[in-house]
Amino acid sequence: DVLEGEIFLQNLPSIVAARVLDPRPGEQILDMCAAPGGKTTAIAILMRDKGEIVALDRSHNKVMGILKLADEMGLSCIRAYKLDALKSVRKAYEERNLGVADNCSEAIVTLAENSGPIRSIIGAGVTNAAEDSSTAIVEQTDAKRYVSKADLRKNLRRLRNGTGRSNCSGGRVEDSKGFFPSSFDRVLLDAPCSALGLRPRLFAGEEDCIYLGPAH
Ligand SMILES: C[S@@+](CC[C@H](N)C(=O)[O-])C[C@H]1O[C@@H](n2cnc3c(N)ncnc32)[C@H](O)[C@@H]1O
Repeated sequence: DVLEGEIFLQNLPSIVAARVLDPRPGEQILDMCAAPGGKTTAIAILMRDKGEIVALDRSHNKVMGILKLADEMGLSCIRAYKLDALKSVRKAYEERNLGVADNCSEAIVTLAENSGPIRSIIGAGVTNAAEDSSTAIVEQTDAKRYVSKADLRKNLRRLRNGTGRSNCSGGRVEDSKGFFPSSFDRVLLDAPCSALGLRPRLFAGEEDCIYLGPAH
């Protein structure tokens, strides 16, 4: 898609949608169904790569694709997460002291990046970590943060068994747990429709010309 890092073919709808959204440099933008990233990157260009675009998709590989595309295009304001858009709004009863950047499951990142003993951020259920046979050291660094027991078990498994499916295509994507209301200046929802959609064709093929041509 990217020609020598200089030219990127974009669909007209991506450009128009980004223009209509009218993002400003420095803003926080949420792109809820973002892959393959046509509109995300169009938005990033309009923002002159300043601010933050959170790009969501429910498919791990597609999130990888968004990150790769952003990298190829030299856009650093795009952060892509795996999340079902239907779960993108956090429940009101969850904690409210996290910024946008903290809305993602940091414990997984911490563990994946940490080659030493497990260090996890947890507020409750500390004793459950000890039940696991591995040499877990659980730090209670911030009592207000909470990692569920399920997440903790998953992280322990990952450490024992390797990173598994989420790293199968050579990269790690971060999951997100959703975002609190009013976290973003603008939101784009490019919801999937029938899955039968086609790239708008700017040039008709020969067959179409014959079909559309004057009746003989
Ligand atoms: C029409 S495409 C988006 C095109 C994209 N906005 C662009 O301009 O390149 C729809 C995308 O939504 C994703 N998707 C479908 N259901 C989703 C959901 N519940 N949550 C997040 N992403 C979803 C699909 O994986 C697909 O990549």
